[in-house]
Amino acid sequence: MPESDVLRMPSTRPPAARAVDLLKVYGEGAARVAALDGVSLEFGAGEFTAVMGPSGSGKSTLMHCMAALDTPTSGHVYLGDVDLSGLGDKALTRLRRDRIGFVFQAFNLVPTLTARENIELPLAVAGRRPDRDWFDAVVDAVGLRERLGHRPGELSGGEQQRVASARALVSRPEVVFADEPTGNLDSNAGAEILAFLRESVDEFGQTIVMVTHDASAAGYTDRVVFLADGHIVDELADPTAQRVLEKMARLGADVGEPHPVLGR
Ligand SMILES: Nc1ncnc2c1ncn2[C@@H]1O[C@H](COP(=O)(O)OP(=O)(O)OP(=O)(O)O)[C@@H](O)[C@H]1O
Repeated sequence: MPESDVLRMPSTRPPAARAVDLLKVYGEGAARVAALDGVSLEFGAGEFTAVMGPSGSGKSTLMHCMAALDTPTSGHVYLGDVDLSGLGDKALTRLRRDRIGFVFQAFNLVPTLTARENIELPLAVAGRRPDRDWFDAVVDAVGLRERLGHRPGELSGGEQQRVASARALVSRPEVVFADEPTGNLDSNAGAEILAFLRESVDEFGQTIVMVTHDASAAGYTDRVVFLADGHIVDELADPTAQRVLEKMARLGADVGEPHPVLGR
């Protein structure tokens, strides 16, 4: 699909984030790798988007550039109307803290803090008071009410990821970026996290971008964007796990690999 079609495709609402002609180059000479090679795309507000592609296709690099954790070699990233390339370090730190939520594969919780304190941490760092109603809504949505006094070591992997997901949402960020959030979980715990992310999109209008290797995880989203070799090579609206698997097989046949998205 030509890139102009990719740019036109998403929802009628203005995008929550977008990339324009992103290039990210690592190394020089023979070691030069273009991890992103002219990527343009939009993430619609209130949409749940999956980013898939083989190992090394540029998914994490895209996510990190979009989330202001890394800077592209050239091109522009916009969060709402704000061009990140125009911001200095302090403004970027503030933007990450106030406008973006993160969920990582390794839950990244503070071991000495309780679940409640972990969830409230981004607000505490920002000097903001939690909105009690919103805090309660998020905690109830992840089903953590009875676990708020526990420390991460006293929680299962699935519960820890639910704490991390609640932490990402509690500051009402414009976009939540989730990097393989179910990668360390068994399928039941993974399904709970995905159901929560889905619910936060449907109930709260949250915008979520999720990197995943898992077709069933992608089946929870509104749209899947496929990367290969630093390019967007395809996308799928209203995906089901089955349609994602079929698309993966077709893309794999095109590039002569059996499992382009699973990749490993
Ligand atoms: N810091 C770095 N220095 C040099 N090359 C890098 C660096 N980070 C990533 N790359 C290269 O950029 C390309 C894209 O990497 P990236 O991590 O974005 O891929 P990915 O799709 O997220 O892979 P995976 O599914 O394995 O996590 C790869 O070829 C990788 O080796």
